[in-house]
Amino acid sequence: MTESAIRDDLADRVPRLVARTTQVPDEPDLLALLAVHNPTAWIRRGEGFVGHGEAARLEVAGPDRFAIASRWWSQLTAAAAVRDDIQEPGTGLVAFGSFAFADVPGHSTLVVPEVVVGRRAGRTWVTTVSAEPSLPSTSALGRLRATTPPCPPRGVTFADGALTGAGWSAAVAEAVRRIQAGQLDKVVLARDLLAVAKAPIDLRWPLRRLAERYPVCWTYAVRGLFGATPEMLVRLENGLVTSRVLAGTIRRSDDDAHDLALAASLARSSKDLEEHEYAVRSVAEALAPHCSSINVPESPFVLHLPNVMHLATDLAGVLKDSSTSLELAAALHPSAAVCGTPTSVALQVIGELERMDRGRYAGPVGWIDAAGNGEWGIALRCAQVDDHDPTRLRLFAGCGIVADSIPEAELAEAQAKLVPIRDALSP
Ligand SMILES: C=C(O[C@@H]1C=C(C(=O)O)C=C[C@H]1O)C(=O)O
Repeated sequence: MTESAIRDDLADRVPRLVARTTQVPDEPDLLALLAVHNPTAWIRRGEGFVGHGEAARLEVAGPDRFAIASRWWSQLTAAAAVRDDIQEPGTGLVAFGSFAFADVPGHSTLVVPEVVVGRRAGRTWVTTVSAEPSLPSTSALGRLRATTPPCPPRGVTFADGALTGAGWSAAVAEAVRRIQAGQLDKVVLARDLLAVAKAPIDLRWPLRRLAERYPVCWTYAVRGLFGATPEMLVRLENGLVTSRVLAGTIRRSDDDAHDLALAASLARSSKDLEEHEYAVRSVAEALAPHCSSINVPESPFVLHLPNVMHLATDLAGVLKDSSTSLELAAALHPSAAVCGTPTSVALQVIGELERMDRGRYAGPVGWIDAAGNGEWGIALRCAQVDDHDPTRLRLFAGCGIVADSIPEAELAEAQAKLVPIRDALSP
């Protein structure tokens, strides 16, 4: 679809919203304000957002999903009447999004909640959004506190998804064969697990667990996709672009001293450094056209999470064009951290060997404000609630495969990456 066709198509679908942002007494526990039904969340170290309800929503699919969503957001913000007492990144109108990994199949979404509570640097605000003049925000905050505590999940059982462990290891072996034959350099292969619960999951439970146990990660929930990701695809704040690239993983032991030795071996592992280099290069190359300068550290650091350690690189640049955070995310997706190198061959191999639809797993997830500021993580370490049956979920994890990957070790790594979300689904 051409840009102008997209514009014409959207013009009459964009609601005229009225939004009001006011500062409220500081609310250090955002998690206590999570919605009981279909919560929206983006939280790290007690800061971020929770959203309730939907004042507007876009559902979109296909290769133009990012362009259509960007156009919708710029039209919606242009048409809105906003009174914003704070005027900082994340105040005023904010949309939360989650995008499909693949062009086809998969659905992507942008949601503008009716009420957003935001918190940053010890300051809390409430934004109310409606098609009518909104209620004063402070009264909205009182109404958000749930009257019931989160319900622990009941009787969750896990089963293989598209492939058994052995079947997935065989897919990894086939990927290694193709890499060694020179068809591609790196591919990220993922697998899914199915979880079935005795009753619909109260997402407030796993979200609090994830946020408390993985404070270094961004805990998110957008239309039934939830998790805690350690990887920041791109953040844009007042012209400063940053990205945290991860690739290269080692499982943790229960012994701190041994973990230090493992971290040192990860930092020297040529297999992991190679895998990491592909991922960093893909992000730096995609950001280059949009930034006047980019700082790319020469070597990665080791990011310690409770279950695994990753090689990590933080990139920073200065935006030189008018791209929004969502447009930058679109330019970066799919990075070699979740797809491979070269991208087109890796996508083909993923489609052929994984035997599943990734849905919104490994796609950008995050938020954008009216000025284009925002944060887009990669939807990793997550579960997707079934649209038709809230007792069923799919869990995902993947691993970067390079020439000397060992299938059994990759399977063990994928299991380790599933630990946070599996634990969050236990009582
Ligand atoms: C694909 C995932 O993780 C990605 C792959 C990594 C790796 O292979 O070392 C590390 C972090 C992520 O970029 C996942 O968690 O599902």
